[in-house]
Amino acid sequence: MDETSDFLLLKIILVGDALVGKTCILQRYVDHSFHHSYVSTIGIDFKVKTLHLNDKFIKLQIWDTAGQERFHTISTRYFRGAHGLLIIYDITNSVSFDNVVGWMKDVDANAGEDVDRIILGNKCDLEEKRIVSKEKGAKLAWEHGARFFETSAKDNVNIEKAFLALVQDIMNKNYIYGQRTDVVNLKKTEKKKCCSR
Ligand SMILES: Nc1nc2c(ncn2[C@@H]2O[C@H](COP(=O)(O)OP(=O)(O)OP(=O)(O)O)[C@@H](O)[C@H]2O)c(=O)[nH]1
Repeated sequence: MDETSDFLLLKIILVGDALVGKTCILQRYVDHSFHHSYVSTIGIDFKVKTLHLNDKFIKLQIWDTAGQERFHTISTRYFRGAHGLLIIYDITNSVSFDNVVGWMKDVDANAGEDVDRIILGNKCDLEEKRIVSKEKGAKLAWEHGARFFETSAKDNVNIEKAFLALVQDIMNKNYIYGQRTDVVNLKKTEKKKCCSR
């Protein structure tokens, strides 16, 4: 990184019902791995990934929320201050798809109606068990003004693409003609800290 490049921090949240694959999507994206075993997320967890995009270093702080109902209050509390969210359902589970609308409302209420969001229909490798059609997923996303991808954390389908699209949407919204309007600039924050000593 040189003196002229920006270093930005973006907060991204993964939401959706239990078992849809939030943790696996995060592990695929950050650690390039996949686990068949299921360990339910307790409360909340996060990982960090750094991208270099259009001369900017972007540190993604990606929060993996717990889908289980008993953690709902904790999960939604973390939505505040998010720059973008991935709302995930499982294409083999119609209830997880029906619940996307509820998650959207939670996002509106806790992160704001303007926050960028993308809907993901995960487990698209399980075509033989598919219950939710791709068209249904795309229609729902269109109705909510969100982008849509079908993904597979297992086979690494569209995972990078989905995160990149979300980051680009956030950057397009927050950078107007190259000016930062909302995202946290780490370089500036760090400078401030050093001068106040
Ligand atoms: N076939 C297939 N299985 C997947 C995929 N993604 C996740 N799984 C499996 O689905 C199960 C649940 O995955 P998790 O990532 O733990 O689900 P989660 O949404 O984080 O669940 P909670 O932590 O309870 O909210 C695990 O057994 C995974 O191996 C996928 O793309 N394809």
